Amino acid sequence: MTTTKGLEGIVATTSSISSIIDGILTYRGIDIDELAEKATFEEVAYLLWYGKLPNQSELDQLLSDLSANSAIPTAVIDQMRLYPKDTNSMAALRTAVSSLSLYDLSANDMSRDANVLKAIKLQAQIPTVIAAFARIREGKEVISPKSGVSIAENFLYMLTGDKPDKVAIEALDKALVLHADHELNASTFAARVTVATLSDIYSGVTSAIGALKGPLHGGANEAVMAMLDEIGSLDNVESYVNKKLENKEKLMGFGHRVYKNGDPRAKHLEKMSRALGEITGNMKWYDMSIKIEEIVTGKKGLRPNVDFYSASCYTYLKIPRDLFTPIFAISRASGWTAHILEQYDNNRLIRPRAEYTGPVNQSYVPIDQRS
Ligand SMILES: CC(=O)SCCNC(=O)CCNC(=O)[C@H](O)C(C)(C)COP(=O)(O)OP(=O)(O)OC[C@H]1O[C@@H](n2cnc3c(N)ncnc32)[C@H](O)[C@@H]1OP(=O)(O)O
Ligand SMILES: O=C([O-])CC(=O)C(=O)O
Repeated sequence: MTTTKGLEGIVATTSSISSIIDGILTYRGIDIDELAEKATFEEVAYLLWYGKLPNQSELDQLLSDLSANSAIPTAVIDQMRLYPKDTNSMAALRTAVSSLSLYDLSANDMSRDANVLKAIKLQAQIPTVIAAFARIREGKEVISPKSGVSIAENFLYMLTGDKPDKVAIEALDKALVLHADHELNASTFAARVTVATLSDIYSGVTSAIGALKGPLHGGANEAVMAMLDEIGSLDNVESYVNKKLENKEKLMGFGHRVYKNGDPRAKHLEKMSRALGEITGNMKWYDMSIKIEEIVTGKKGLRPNVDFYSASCYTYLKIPRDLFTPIFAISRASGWTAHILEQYDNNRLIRPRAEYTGPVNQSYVPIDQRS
C-alpha cells in the first residue's frame, strides 16, 4: 500500500466538466480567459450542467426556471430568524441548505430529471438564503427575489434593497464565472463522495458547503480581507509580510495544490480590483494587495490564487467580509451540482483505504486494571 498525504497527484475520477492541464483551466473545454471576458454566469451554469453553451431560447428557459425557483420556504426563513445573530455565515448557509431539503417533496427522487431540476433550484435558492440571513441578523426585513434579472443582480438587490449599479452587477457576475468550477477541488470531492453513496443532492451540496468553509479552501477569501484589515495601510505591508514569512506562517490567498506557476483566474480578479479601486477612488486595498504579492512572490515564489484579489473586489463592492465565502458558494453551486449529476450518471461508491499506523496485538484490559 502506498499513501499520498492529502491525495496529492492522485487521479480519483474521470470528469468531462472542467480541466486543469498545463496550468490552463477550461470549463467543458473552453478556456476560462475567454469565458471571463465573454460569458455570463447563467451561460456558464448551463454549460457546466448540460455540456454545451445554451442557445438564446435555452438560456431564456434557464433564466425563467431560475427566477421561478428562487424563493425559499417561509419555514426556512423562520428558522433563520432563530439562528444566533453572530453565527458564522457559512455555518448558517450549510444549515439552511440542509433545511431546504425538508421542504422539497422531490428531495429523495433520484430520477435524472428531478435531480437536474433540484440543481437549478439549489442554484436559484442559495443566493436568496445568503441575502436573507444577512438581513435577518441586522434586524431588517427579508427581501424577496426579483424575477427577470441575473443571479448577480438579484443577490445584490436582495442584500441591500437597492437597484445595484451596472459596474457592481458586471463585476459580481464575472467573479461568479471565475469561481464556478475547478475540477476535483476539496468541496467538489466532498460532494461527490457524499452522493456516491446514492445519498441525495442536498446532502451532497451540504457536505460541499462544509468543505468550502475552511480557510485552506474557500474560506481563504475572508481570511485575506481579515489580513488586509489587520495590516491597515500600505506602509505596514512590508513589515507584516516579512514577519509572517520569517515565522513560516501562511499568507492567505497564496499557493495552490495544482497551480505552481499561478492561478489563471487571479489576473482577472487583479484587473477587476484595480478597476473597482479606480472607480471608487480608493486604491488602498488594491495597492496593499499588489505590494503583498510583490513580496510573497519575490521571496517565496508563491503566486496569488483565486481567493486573493476577490477579497479586495468584494470589499470595493461593499459586501461584508463574512459573505465572501458564501458568495463563492453561490458560484460553486453550479460546479458542485454538475459534478453530482455526473457522479450519479456513472456511479461507484468512493471508498479509499487508510494505511494503519496504530498499535497492534493489543488486548482488552478490564476497566479496573487500567492505569
Ligand atoms: C479556492 C481555493 O481553495 S484556493 C486555495 C485557498 N487557500 C489559501 O489561500 C490558503 C493558503 N494556502 C495554502 O494553505 C496552501 O497553499 C494550499 C492549502 C492552497 C495548498 O496546500 P498544499 O498543496 O498542501 O501545499 P503545502 O501547504 O504543503 O505547501 C507547500 C509549501 O509551500 C508553503 N506554502 C504554501 N502555501 C503557502 C502560503 N499561502 N503562505 C506561505 N507558505 C505557503 C508551505 O509552507 C510549504 O512549505 P515547506 O515545503 O517549506 O513546508
Ligand atoms: O482546486 C482547488 O484545490 C481549490 C480551488 O482553486 C478552487 O476550488 O477553486
